[in-house]
Amino acid sequence: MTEGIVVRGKAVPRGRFPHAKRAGDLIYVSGTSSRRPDNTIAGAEADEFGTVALDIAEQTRAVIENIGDVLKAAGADLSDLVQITAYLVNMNDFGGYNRVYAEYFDETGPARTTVAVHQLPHPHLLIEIQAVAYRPLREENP
Ligand SMILES: N/C(=C\C=C\C(=O)O)C(=O)O
Repeated sequence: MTEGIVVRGKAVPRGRFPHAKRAGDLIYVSGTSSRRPDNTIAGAEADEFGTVALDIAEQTRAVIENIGDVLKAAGADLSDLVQITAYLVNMNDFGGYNRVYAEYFDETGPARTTVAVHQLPHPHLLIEIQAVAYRPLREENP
């Protein structure tokens, strides 16, 4: 059985896809950014001149929290993650990303791959993460 999960109260997907898709005991979370429900971006602040400051730590934290919210709506949480792919637009941000990542996960956490990409769907985005969680529909030995 598969089920698309669109989470009310989260940033609306920028296309015809769900926030997540459950396929049996696995939950596939679509690429997620730090975009807020009002379409502003956590970790992208403009000053009075319109100069934008981008913050990889704040964006990484917001991305992970957004994924946590999506998983919660799917009946799971961050501890259920088994795989993460992180897309950075600049590998110079690896250190800042990695430090915040370590606040949430350690070697018992999901397998991870991090790559740099040319662009993300908004020029203020520094990071997007796609993830897979394992949360059995039925607990074993109920
Ligand atoms: N996952 C995709 C975009 C996500 C953008 C965002 O969360 O701001 C996609 O286009 O595949």
